[in-house]
Amino acid sequence: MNHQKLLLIIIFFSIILIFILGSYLTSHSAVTIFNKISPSFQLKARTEIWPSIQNFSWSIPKADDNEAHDTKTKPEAANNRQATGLAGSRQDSKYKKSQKTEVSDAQKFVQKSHGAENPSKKKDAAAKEVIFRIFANMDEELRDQYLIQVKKFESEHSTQINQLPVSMQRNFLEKFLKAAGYYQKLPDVINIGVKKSGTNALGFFIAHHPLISHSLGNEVHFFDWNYQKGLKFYRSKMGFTSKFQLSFEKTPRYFVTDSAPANILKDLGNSTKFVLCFRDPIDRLVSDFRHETELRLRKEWIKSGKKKMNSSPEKEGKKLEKLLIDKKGNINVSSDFIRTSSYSIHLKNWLKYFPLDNFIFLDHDRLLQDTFSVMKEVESFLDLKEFFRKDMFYFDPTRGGPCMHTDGKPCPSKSTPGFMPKAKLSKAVQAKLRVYFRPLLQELLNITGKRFPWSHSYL
Ligand SMILES: Nc1ncnc2c1ncn2[C@@H]1O[C@H](COP(=O)(O)OS(=O)(=O)O)[C@@H](OP(=O)(O)O)[C@H]1O
Repeated sequence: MNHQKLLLIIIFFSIILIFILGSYLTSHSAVTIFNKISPSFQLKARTEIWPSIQNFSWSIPKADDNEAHDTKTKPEAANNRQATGLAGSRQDSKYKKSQKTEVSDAQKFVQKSHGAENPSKKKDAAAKEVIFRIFANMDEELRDQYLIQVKKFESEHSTQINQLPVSMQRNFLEKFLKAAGYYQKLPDVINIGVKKSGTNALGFFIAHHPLISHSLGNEVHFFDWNYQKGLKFYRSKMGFTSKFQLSFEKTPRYFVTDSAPANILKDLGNSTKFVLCFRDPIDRLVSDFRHETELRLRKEWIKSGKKKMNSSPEKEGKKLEKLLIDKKGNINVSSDFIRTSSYSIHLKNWLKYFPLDNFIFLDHDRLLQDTFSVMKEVESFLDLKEFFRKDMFYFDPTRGGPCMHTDGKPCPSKSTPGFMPKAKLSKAVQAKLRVYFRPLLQELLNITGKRFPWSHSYL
């Protein structure tokens, strides 16, 4: 073989080698390197690079491929644009995620702007609400990318996305998210309670972390009320989550639902983590009683068309005492108010299925007074990259709770409107309750090793 031939063979094999190496580097190795960099950078990089997004395409399906809602009028279409957040002012978020749009507001918004008298309108309103929630959950960069795709689609098809049926708009958004690597994931973390212990505020703050993906609704209620609907239903309620994020939901009623831990273990596995917030058990039940009273009154007012309210802390106190104490003067242990505050009883049930390490035990009073430290604890419990800073939080005296400095909605929604006075319990009943809760709180202390700021008045 002469020198020239040998050189040609070497060049040929070198080209093949470079080609193989090149394609390996741009696929496998790139992913490996990508996975080694910090999660928040990954998150940013994904939203900036998104190779798959470049190829995203969505063609308008035939009318009968979708639920038929083809009779859309122009004003409705304009409302859709608002519902998707595409109209005019896009909320810019200082802290990345624009989770500030709360579900209750989303519901109000949707009901107000669309009405929901007939079933097809109701269905549309529901689809719009889902779009609205998904949109509210999206990161700033993700939204920007989405809007680019919307523009591209609109110019390619000479149409406006908001003039398509709502189900198609939802389909477009979901397909985009999937192409970007976001999918609806069953939860990794659940805030399981306790009711009236600051769970709303906690969920609101946790959701601001860029590596947390909050469920689409405020409370999903799968393992208590909707279990028979199956995991497909549950998944459909979860937020769109990238592989770098943890999927999160909160439903305080899970804590007191006896079947919940066994079903969670079966369906989500033993690595599920639980956020649990406790509160002084008497304060908690007083708050719970007001919450339930207000819910009942609202229903009665809607039914009767009359708004009656004549009460005082003492009157409410008497009503609550009747529920807490039975005719013989003993604690009514079957009352839900007592039951929910009997923390150790429920926790023991959960610990039959999950180890203690899967739980973080937080405190309502500390959440209110030192929100930052509590959020740092949560961050480290979930192994999240550091995000929360002290200057992000402030106490709002008019709300009586912590809020966050954001350009969007800064405060968690009030879980109770608070139009009724809080019940004032007599000293005698309070003393009885303290005696009842003492051994239960001692048990809680023994299990968790945690002494809460209010424990000293019981132990
Ligand atoms: N920022 C902010 N705004 C309003 N409320 C706040 C906030 N932070 C904590 N809290 C406390 O949360 C209590 C309600 O608890 P939950 O959110 O767990 O209630 S619920 O179970 O979801 O209905 C609520 O209890 P009550 O005010 O006694 O009703 C508050 O003490």
